Amino acid sequence: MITMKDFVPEKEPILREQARPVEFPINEELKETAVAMRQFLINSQDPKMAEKYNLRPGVGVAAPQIGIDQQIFAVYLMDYDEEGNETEPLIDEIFVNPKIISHAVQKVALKEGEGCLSVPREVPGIVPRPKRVTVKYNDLEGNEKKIRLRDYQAVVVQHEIDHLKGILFYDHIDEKTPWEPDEDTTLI
Ligand SMILES: O=CN(O)C[C@@H](CC1CCCC1)C(=O)N1NCCC[C@H]1C(=O)Nc1ccccn1
Ligand code: NI
Repeated sequence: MITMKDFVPEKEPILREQARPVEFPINEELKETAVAMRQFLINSQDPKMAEKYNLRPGVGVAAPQIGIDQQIFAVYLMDYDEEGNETEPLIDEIFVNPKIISHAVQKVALKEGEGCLSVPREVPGIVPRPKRVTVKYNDLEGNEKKIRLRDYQAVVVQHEIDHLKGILFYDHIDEKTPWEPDEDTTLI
């Protein structure tokens, strides 16, 4: 099972490299790793499992974060009802060779900024990202998929796609005005 020790240190070169395209048919080992990445997210969002295995809760994980230079990431994002109970997954997907094929000019940014399981510290500032994206990718079986996302879901997937391009969230923070949104950015 994947735990925090499997995450490479922030300064590890792989986190700053372009990940390699996944070849199909995917080899069994990489497929198993992808499934384990999704399971890590599920475990990390389960208070008992997170406590037991000292997991930082995460909604996404990209292969380079665990030292694998392949274009693959998992997102597991649940929806919750007013009592805070999980209802259904908003995104429960393993993205292979993802590509943003179109995006809005308008931007959004999480008003509290972003974090990263590969960055064991707070980095203050907002991370402006296109408000809507259309992403083309393959699923683990090799099927071509296309998904349109907006707002928080778009932020999560863009954060993960950045990892495949060696980009970390704080690369997007304007250190002179870290909390100042531009006129085309809405805080969410
Ligand atoms: O590349 C992937 N990562 O680095 C894991 C990141 C991905 C998100 C950061 C901003 C957009 C995507 C992650 O999930 N986090 N960042 C660090 C600590 C918090 C945690 C988080 O936001 N957790 C969460 C949120 C809602 C519900 C449950 N858990
Ligand atoms: Ni991250």
